[in-house]
Amino acid sequence: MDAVRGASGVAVHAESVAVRYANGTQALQPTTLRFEPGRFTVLLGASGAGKSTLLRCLNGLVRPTGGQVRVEGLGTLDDAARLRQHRRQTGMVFQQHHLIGRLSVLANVLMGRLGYHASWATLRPWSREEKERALAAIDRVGLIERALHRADELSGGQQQRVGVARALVQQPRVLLADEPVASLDPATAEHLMSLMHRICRSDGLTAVVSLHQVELARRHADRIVGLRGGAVVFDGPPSSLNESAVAELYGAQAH
Ligand SMILES: Nc1ncnc2c1ncn2[C@@H]1O[C@H](COP(=O)(O)OP(=O)(O)OP(=O)(O)O)[C@@H](O)[C@H]1O
Repeated sequence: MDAVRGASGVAVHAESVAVRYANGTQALQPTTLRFEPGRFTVLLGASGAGKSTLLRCLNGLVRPTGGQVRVEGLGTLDDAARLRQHRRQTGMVFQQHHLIGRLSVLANVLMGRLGYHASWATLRPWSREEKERALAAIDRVGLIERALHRADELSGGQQQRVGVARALVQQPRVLLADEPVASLDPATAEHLMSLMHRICRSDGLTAVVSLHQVELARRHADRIVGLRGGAVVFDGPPSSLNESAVAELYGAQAH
C-alpha cells in the first residue's frame, strides 16, 4: 500500500488569475483562491461558469492572461522547468478517462509514470518497482483482480477508477478532476467520489474537483467554491451552501 503513497499535498494559490480566450471570451474574472493540502474542494457552477478554465490554469494547461498561479515550494508556473515539475506532481482525472481500450488496466495505469521518464526512456520496459507501484494503485481503487484485463472490458465506473489509479501512480501532491462522475450513474458516482475523497484525505492531497451535482458536492466536499460568469460567488463549507446560494449559482442569468 505504501508503495503508492507519495509526498503529501502542496498549497496551490491562484493570485488574481484571469483568462480571456483568443476569441474574446472572458472565461475567468480576476480570481484569488488558495487551495490547501488535505482539503477536498468542489467547484460548482452552471455550464460555462469557468470551472474547467480554472482547473486548467491550476495545472498550467491554460496560461492565465492576468495574474498567476503559485505553487508552494515551487513558485509561479511561468518557467518551463517549474511547469513540468508541477505537472508531474499533479494527477488529473477527466470526464472521459482517455484509457487505451486494448491495453490492460496495468499498462494504462503505468502511463501515469511517463512524466518521470525522458521521452527516449519510455521505450524501455517498466521497472519492477514501477509495476509494483502501479499494482498498489490498482489495489487501492479495488481493481486488483482486473489488473491484467483489457481496459475496454471494464464498466464505465471501473474505467474511471483506473483513471484514478493512473493519477495516483504519479505520486501526486495535487489532484485535479474535471467532472469525473459526469457519465456515471448516481450510485457509481457516489462510490467514486467517496473513493477519491478517502484517498485525498488519507494522503493529505490538495484536491480540486468540478461537479454538476450539488448534492454530491454537499456530501463530499470540505469546501465548495461556486462560480458564475467567471467569478467566485460562493466560497465556504457545504453547510453554508443554502438554497439561496444555490439559486445564485444556477438562477437565470441576466443577458
Ligand atoms: N478554448 C476556448 N476558447 C474560447 N472560449 C472558451 C474556450 N474554452 C472555454 N471557453 C469559454 O469560456 C467560458 C468558460 O468555459 P469553461 O469550460 O471553463 O466552463 P465550465 O464551467 O467548465 O463549463 P461546463 O460545466 O460546461 O464544462 C465559456 O463561455 C466557454 O464557452
